[in-house]
Amino acid sequence: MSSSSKLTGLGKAFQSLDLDGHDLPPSPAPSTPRNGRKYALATELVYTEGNDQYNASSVPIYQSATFKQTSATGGGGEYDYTRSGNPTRTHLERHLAKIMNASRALVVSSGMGALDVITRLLRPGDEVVTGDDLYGGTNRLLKYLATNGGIIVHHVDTTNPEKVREVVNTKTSMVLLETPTNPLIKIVDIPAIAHMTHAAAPSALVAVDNTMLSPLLQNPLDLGADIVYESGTKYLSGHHDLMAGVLAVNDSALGEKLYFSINASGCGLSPFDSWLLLRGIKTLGVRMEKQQANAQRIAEFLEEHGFKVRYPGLKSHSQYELHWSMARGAGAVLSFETGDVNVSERIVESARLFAISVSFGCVNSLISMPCRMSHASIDAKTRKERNMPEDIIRLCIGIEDVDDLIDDLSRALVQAGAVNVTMDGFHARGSGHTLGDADDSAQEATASSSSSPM
Ligand SMILES: Cc1ncc(COP(=O)(O)O)c(C=O)c1O
Ligand SMILES: N[C@@H](CCSC[C@H](N)C(=O)O)C(=O)O
Repeated sequence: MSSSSKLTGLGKAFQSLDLDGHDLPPSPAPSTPRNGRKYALATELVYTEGNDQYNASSVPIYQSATFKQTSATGGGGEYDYTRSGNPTRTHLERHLAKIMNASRALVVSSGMGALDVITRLLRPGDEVVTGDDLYGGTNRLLKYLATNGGIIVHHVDTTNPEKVREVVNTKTSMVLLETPTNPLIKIVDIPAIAHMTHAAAPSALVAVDNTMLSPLLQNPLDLGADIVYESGTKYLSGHHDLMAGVLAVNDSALGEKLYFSINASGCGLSPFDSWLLLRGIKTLGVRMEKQQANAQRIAEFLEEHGFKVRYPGLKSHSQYELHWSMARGAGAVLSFETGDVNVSERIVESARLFAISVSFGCVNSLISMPCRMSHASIDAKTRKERNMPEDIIRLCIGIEDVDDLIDDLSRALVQAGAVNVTMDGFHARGSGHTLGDADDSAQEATASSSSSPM
C-alpha cells in the first residue's frame, strides 16, 4: 500500500506525516515524540510512542499475513497483505527514517537483499562505478550482474576521487561506495565523489553502504548520497539473532521505486524480525559507545606492540582527517596484519573470547581471516590484484571487559608465535613493518613493548 493511501483504519488514529512533514505509510504509532521536538540521536533511538489500543509500551508484532478489508471493491484498510505492508514493519521504517535523516526508510530480509533491491534500478548497458575493496558479497552480486545482467562494473580505487572521475561518464547509472571499507578499513570521500558524480552524470545515483558505522556514526544522505543502505544484521540489531537490510532515501519517487521492487519480489522484513530489529536499535547508542571504546584500546594495544593496524580511531590511519570530517566515531571493526598467513591462522584459532566468526556489530567480540571467510568469494587472483593481504585478521569488538579481551589477545599472540617475548613484554615478530607502506613509520614511532604477555 503506498504512502499516498487515504487515512483510514489504523492510519486514522495516527497521522502519517512525521515531524518533518514527510508523508509516510501508516504506523500503529508515530515514531516521533508528540511534543514536536527533535531530540539528540541517543534519545531518538529509544523514543517510540506506543499508543495502541492497550497502550502497549512495545509496539506489537502484527504476525498476520493478511488483513481483513471492509469492502469488496479493493479494500478499505491501510494494509491488505504483509508482503505489501505490515504495521510492525512500517513502524520500524518510520523509526529508521527518523534516525537516518531520511524521508523514507525500507527494511528487507538482509543487507544483500537491500543491495539487490537497489541494483534492480539498473538496466542492461548501465555502468556502475565501485571500489576495489568491497564486502565479498557485494562484489559477488556485482560480478553476477556484470556476467548475466549486461551491467558494466568498474572497480576503481575509490579512496582517490580522481580515479572515480576518470571512469564516470553519461552512461554511469550508479556509484556504489563503502566507507570504511570492509576489510581494509579504507576511507572514501563521500561528499567529493557525490558532488563530482552528480556534476558529470546528473541522473546517476550515489549509493553508500553504511554497515561499518551505522546511522549513529555517519549519515551518508547528509553527505550527498542519494541512497544509503546497510546490513541491519550488524550494529542496528547488535545481537546476531536476525538478518535484515535497511534502505533510506530523501527522494520520494526513488523511495516508491525501491518499495515497488520490495513488494514485487517479496523481500520485505518479516513482522517478528522487524520487531526484533526495532528492539535492537534502542540500544545502539550504548552498545556502540562501549564497543568503540574497547576497539580504540585494542587498536592502540596492537599498534603499541608493533602490528600494522587499520582503524580510523588511530592517528596513524592515513585518512584519519577525512574519516572524522564525515563520521562521528571510528566504529568497532579493525584489522591487523602479522606478515605470515600461518601465524594469523594460529592467532585466530588460539583466541578464546573472540569467536571465530564472520559478521560484526554484535555485542560479542569476533575474530576472522577475511580472505578465508567473509571475502573468500573474491577469487585469489582478484584479491592479489586488489592488494588484499592474505594474512589480514579482522577483529570485531564487542562489549566485554576490555582487559579480558586484551588478555585473550595477548595469550593468542604469544601462543601463535606472533610476538617475540622479552623480560620487558612482547613485540610483533613479522609484523606489517615488512609491508613498507606509509603508515609504518607512524606505527614504529608509537611502537613499544611495555605490556606483559599475559
Ligand atoms: C559491508 C557489508 N555490506 C553488506 C553486507 C550484507 O549484509 P547481510 O549479511 O545482512 O546480507 C555485509 C555482510 O554481510 C557487509 O559486511
Ligand atoms: N558465507 C557468507 C559469508 C558472510 S560474511 C558476513 C559479513 N558481511 C562479514 O563481512 O563478515 C557469504 O558467502 O556471503
